[in-house]
Amino acid sequence: MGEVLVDEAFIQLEENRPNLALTVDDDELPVIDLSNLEDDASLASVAAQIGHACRTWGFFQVINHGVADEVIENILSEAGKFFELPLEEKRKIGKDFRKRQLGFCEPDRVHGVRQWRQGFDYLVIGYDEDKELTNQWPEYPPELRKWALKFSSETEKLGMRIIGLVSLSLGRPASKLSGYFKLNTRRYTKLHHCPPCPAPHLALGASAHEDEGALALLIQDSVGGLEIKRRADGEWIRVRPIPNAYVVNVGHMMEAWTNGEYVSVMHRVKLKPDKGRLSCILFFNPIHGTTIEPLEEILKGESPNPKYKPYSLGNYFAKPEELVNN
Ligand SMILES: O=C(O)CCC(=O)C(=O)O
Ligand SMILES: [Fe+2]
Repeated sequence: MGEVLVDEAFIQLEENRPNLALTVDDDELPVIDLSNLEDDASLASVAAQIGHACRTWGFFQVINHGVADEVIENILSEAGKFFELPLEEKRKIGKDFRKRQLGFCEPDRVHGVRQWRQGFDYLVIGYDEDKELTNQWPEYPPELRKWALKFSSETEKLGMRIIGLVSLSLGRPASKLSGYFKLNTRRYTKLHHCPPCPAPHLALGASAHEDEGALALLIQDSVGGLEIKRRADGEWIRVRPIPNAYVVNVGHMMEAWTNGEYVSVMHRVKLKPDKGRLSCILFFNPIHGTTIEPLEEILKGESPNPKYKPYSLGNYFAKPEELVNN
């Protein structure tokens, strides 16, 4: 028996463990510049880039996206201060679905394997707060709340712009898809911290998974670790950290809307022995209860047979017991 490096609950099945010796760079993963959307020609060009990225990669990065650097820098630094607190402090605001409270999350399980990460979950709550779930904020750092809410509201607005561009990329008006979304709803944001890991060859900060929603928008610090499974050859590709850029990815809902034209792609988070990593993720999902099915206009086009049955996430937050981590 070798030395026990991490609790066995964190150890991935052999076939899911990362090959640390192999890091393939993402030279072709699209980085899309949103600075010029003034005229129709620029809009069409950016929309085409987004369409290509969603079809080929299911992932892209955006730069010059309009969210102020200060917002990104502050949420990362406030999140960093929070995760550095002793565990007992963080547990004071532990997430507890039985009490309908969000907050600090212990390492969760995906398919039975614990993720080498801690989290902090909160909702973007606007005018329609209905007390089904409550945010909890720590006393320290005192500015976490301010920057977290600012980050989410700015990221939502960016999500709305990107969803409009996705709609244009499908040859539809921007409002076709953006009409399914609303700002200031009970939308989830997660802050994630993967501590340095003594066994990065055995554990992962996030097991390989696809996202269920429409789009996820995330920022990551300079440490890196996010990888996506390239469709072309199944190789794991590094998503290079670009300062203040957002990583955007297609989830199952978008895949269903486009009848599989835009793809939701596997991704995971690799760990480092000497460095912790931070990321902040907003799940940009439509209004609760929206029925998701291939868009009529898509079915009129080249792929007339629906590959996805209509479904709805329903009122996701109405049954918190169903969300309790296993
Ligand atoms: O932390 C990250 O960079 C990715 C996390 C993720 O993929 C998720 O929460 O769905
Ligand atoms: Fe994900």
